[in-house]
Amino acid sequence: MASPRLSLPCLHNSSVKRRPVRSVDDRQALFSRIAPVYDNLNDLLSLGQHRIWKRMAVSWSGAKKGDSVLDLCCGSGDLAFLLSEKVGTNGKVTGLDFSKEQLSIASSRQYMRLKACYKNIEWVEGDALDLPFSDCYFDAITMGYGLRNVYDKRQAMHEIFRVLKPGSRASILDFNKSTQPYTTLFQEWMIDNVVVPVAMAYGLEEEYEYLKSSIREFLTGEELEKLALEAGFSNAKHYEISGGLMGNLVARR
Ligand SMILES: C/C(=C\Cc1cc(O)c2ccccc2c1O)CCC[C@H](C)CCC[C@H](C)CCCC(C)C
Ligand SMILES: C[S@@+](CC[C@H](N)C(=O)[O-])C[C@H]1O[C@@H](n2cnc3c(N)ncnc32)[C@H](O)[C@@H]1O
Repeated sequence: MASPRLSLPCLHNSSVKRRPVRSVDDRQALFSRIAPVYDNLNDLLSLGQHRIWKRMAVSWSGAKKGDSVLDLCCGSGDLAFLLSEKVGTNGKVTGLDFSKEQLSIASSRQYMRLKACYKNIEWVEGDALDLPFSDCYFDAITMGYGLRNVYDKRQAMHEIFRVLKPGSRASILDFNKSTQPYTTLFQEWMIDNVVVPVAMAYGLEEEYEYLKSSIREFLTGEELEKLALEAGFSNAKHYEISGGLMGNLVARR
């Protein structure tokens, strides 16, 4: 399906510098603005590879038939749909996000798809930093490209730990903040010279420029493992994928 060409007014004026995407409201607004083209641009810009990375994240979560699982920062629902197929009609998937627009896309995709299991998905508007769920509630949790975007990563990790059942796993997929200079160089070159120019066609260059700064401000794999252990997880392992461009943290409570 061709991505909708947005007729956004060109707000980008070189003399007008937008403030960086810093506040929670800024981030919420950013993901709501990109919601209409988010899925199509991910497919285009990763040459469809992101679907493989998401399948790996769901597999690492250990979700199985009949489980009750959470997709945190679910966005348009890619991982929630994969979890739905894993847990089946007797299982339950909760997709949580703070962007109404992203959840609206997820909900419409749910009704456009005919798989019976997708009826097991519930979409919840909420904050990853203050989850509306009881302690030890979920059998598995996924978080795809969310941790890098939350304002307080330590608080998010604590909430993930709190609502996960003992012995269960959290699988957290995101860009990798590489310690290899050439990997960082390639990652940033791709963002500057491919990702942002393509996003410019939709008037979203500033939104996609945010990717670079958000990766620079993210945690390395080793730091993510430490964050998980400090939150109380019994073990944590960060796997680099796609040549170190992406990474997936697997933490067991
Ligand atoms: C699914 C992907 C990114 C999701 C995503 C996460 C964010 O935090 C964003 C913030 C602001 C705007 C958009 C996003 C966003 O889309 C990963 C794939 C899509 C990427 C946009 C493309 C990244 C390209 C790689 C740096 C190089 C890929 C090389 C090769 C084709 C595998
Ligand atoms: C890059 S998207 C990832 C969407 C989806 N998980 C995927 O893999 O495509 C990041 C999502 O995190 C959401 N988000 C960011 N901070 C959040 C928070 N504090 N609470 C809930 N959702 C949040 C955004 O609204 C956005 O939908």
